[in-house]
Amino acid sequence: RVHNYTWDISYQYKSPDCFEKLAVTVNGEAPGPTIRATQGDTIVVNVHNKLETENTAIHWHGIRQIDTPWADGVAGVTQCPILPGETFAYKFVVDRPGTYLYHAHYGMQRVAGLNGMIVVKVPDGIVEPFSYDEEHTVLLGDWWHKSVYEQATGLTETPFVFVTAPQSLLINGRGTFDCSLAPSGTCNASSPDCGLRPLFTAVPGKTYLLRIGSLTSLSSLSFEIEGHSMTVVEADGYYVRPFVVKNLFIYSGETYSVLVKADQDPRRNYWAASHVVGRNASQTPSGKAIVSYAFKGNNPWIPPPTAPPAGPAWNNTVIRVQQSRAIFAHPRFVEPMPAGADRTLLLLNTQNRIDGHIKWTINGVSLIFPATPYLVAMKRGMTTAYDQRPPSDTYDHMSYDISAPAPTNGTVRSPVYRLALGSVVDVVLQNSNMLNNKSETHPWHLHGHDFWVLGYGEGKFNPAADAWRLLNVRDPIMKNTVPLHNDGWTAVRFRADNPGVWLFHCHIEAHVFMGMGVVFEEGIERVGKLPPSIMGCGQSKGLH
Ligand SMILES: O=C1O[C@H]([C@@H](O)CO)C(O)=C1O
Repeated sequence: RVHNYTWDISYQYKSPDCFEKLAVTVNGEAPGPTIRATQGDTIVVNVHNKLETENTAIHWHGIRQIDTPWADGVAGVTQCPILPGETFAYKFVVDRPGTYLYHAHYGMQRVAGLNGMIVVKVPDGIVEPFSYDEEHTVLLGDWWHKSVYEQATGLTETPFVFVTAPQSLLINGRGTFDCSLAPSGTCNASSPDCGLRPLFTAVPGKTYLLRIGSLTSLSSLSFEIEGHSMTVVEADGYYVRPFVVKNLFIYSGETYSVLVKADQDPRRNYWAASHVVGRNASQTPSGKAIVSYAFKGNNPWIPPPTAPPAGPAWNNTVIRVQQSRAIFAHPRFVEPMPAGADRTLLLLNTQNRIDGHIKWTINGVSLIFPATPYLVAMKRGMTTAYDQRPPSDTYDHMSYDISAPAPTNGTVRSPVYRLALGSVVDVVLQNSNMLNNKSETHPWHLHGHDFWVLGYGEGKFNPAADAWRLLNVRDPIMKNTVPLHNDGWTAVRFRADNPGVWLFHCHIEAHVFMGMGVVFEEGIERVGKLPPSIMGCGQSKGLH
């Protein structure tokens, strides 16, 4: 089946947390509509850029884009930006069931609101390893009152101004900001866009599947439903060995499906809440919604009689790492993993000061997207369109002190890791202290592939020592986004089997904007004829 969508992308005044500001919308909505399809279906989205003064590009997060690498939607990597007034057609197959996301991938535009969910069902007759009565989507976000322009300018100007804590957390696009804190005339507590609303209606005794996704721009979150436990059954489109949590820790770019049973006192409602974790949570009020019980005499819109849950301590890393380590493949759905790797990349994440600017570097390189998209440049052999010097596979891992900020030796470049088609690649992401001597969580997202999550460790990864033996090679979960926890490392393995050029990056919008990503290429010669619609910028002007 082919699903056709026509999307007008435009700025509109919105008040998602009662404070009015411009948001990038899809057909007037932020978040945009949920794309619903069945495994194997084709999605066609005709995107009209009606932003008037701003380019756009849309990434289909978690969709591998097999045979359609030009539809990945990353401006500077897989296409030229879509100019105002232009229309671009994305066409791709959703080849795996599961919960996925979409969002802007141009500059820091995601901060302004262009995001939504993709739900891919299993075909009829295929039985999932769990059952439920009804399903609902829960899209989590964070929201600032400053515009994306002010945020981006702060990151590039001197002195550097970080985006700092969001003003609110959104659940399905709605938040609750205290209007008395906003300048008069900017905040309307009775705006229909904002405020508390039922997340879903629970019929006593029924089981609900919540497809939860996070597209925060900065925040790591804890999500919970007061009084109810959640059984995690899916992560990034893969079935997990079910495990029960009170709080689900979820990082930007991840999705989880959880089962919730309506087994509590039905004469009242309960809180659904999200909380910032990993960064100081005190400046950001919790995201809140109502889980309403359908019961005679119970008003579904009445806030619960209890105080909203406080959430876990934001600085408790141990419980977050524990939850990451509790995620395994479902025993009947273990994806066989190659026993070893052909190549190992040890990628050191550091904050550097380069030419007076604060940047993120990976093995000393801060990524800047070239004017000509890598995909076009590499397919057409344009050797001056990107940096031909490959970045390093490793760093001085024996002597490097991860608790000290990096020396100032980074460079801003546009290079690429060229991977042999079909080869198996291990990547160990190593965290280190920022210039302010603190380390923080980075969710890393890989385009075009899913990876096996081999494990998480504390401190410095030592490839010479036991670290490899401690990794899970028996039943690792596959994912497309994984947290690199503060003061630690994360190891993943993937097969470079998807011809194209693919971004691998921190999913914090400010961080990728500051250079925190790398580019992988494999099998460029096997990529089919590029659609002319992705060209027209940089050295691809006039090409077809
Ligand atoms: O990239 C970042 O910059 C700031 C800080 O390190 C410098 O102000 C911060 O908290 C980040 O995550």
